[in-house]
Amino acid sequence: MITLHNVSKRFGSFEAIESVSLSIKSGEIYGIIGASGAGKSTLLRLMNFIEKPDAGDVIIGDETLNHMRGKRIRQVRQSVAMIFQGYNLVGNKTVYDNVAVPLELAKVPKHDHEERVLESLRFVGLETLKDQYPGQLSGGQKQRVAIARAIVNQPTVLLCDEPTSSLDPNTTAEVLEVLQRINRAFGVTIVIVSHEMDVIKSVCERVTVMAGGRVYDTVEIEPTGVGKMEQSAEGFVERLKSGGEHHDT
Ligand SMILES: Nc1ncnc2c1ncn2[C@@H]1O[C@H](COP(=O)(O)OP(=O)(O)OP(=O)(O)O)[C@@H](O)[C@H]1O
Repeated sequence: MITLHNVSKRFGSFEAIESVSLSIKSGEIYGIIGASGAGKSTLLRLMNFIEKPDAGDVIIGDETLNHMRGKRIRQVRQSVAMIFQGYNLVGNKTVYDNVAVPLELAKVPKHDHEERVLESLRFVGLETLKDQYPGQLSGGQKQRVAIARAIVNQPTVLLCDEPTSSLDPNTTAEVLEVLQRINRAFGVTIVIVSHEMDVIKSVCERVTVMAGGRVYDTVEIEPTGVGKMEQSAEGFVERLKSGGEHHDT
């Protein structure tokens, strides 16, 4: 579904991503963890071409993004939605209008907007808040609006950059539960970047550990389920180093 092949990315003379290769299967929930500055967000932004690689290939489905031009890149990027730690909602638009933004950008006919926006809001359990403004919502509600906006154009991939890092444990579980339902209901491939191992372990089937712009390892894990989140990233990485986790090579 998403393949990175020897991808590198520099910012000036600093090599943020060094020859990274990984392959994410269609329909899986995939985690990327690592310390601050390890290159996790850059890696995610390479997956929808917000950042362009200096070397290597980014392949979505069977199409190599860096061989595509203009309109086709925009089409493929529409199938890859993204949510962020800071939600990125438009403060002076209502919940409804925020969710409608991708439909406007994709030039979906106006008469289809209402049904699709309300369907997305219903899916995240926020239909009744459609006329509120972001400033009136809790953090968890804001992230669920961002998720509704991300799925309104029926993406095949959802990239999540620290989606729960600003949230308390209960709200974190709510947001992860919504992501898991999206994955199960629509088969959307989900990639979650987080520095919180308990978040990754609760829903992800495979996890790549990043360190210093490189892949340290990729391991298969048995998701513990939302609500049973207690393990620290440090403990996980230590066990990995001592050979205590099942490796997927
Ligand atoms: N646009 C940019 N210009 C210059 N340096 C950048 C840019 N984006 C990222 N970097 C640098 O690349 C490195 C990796 O950044 P990235 O945000 O991908 O790390 P991260 O693992 O997501 O860390 P964090 O969890 O702190 O966000 C960092 O050293 C960062 O300062």
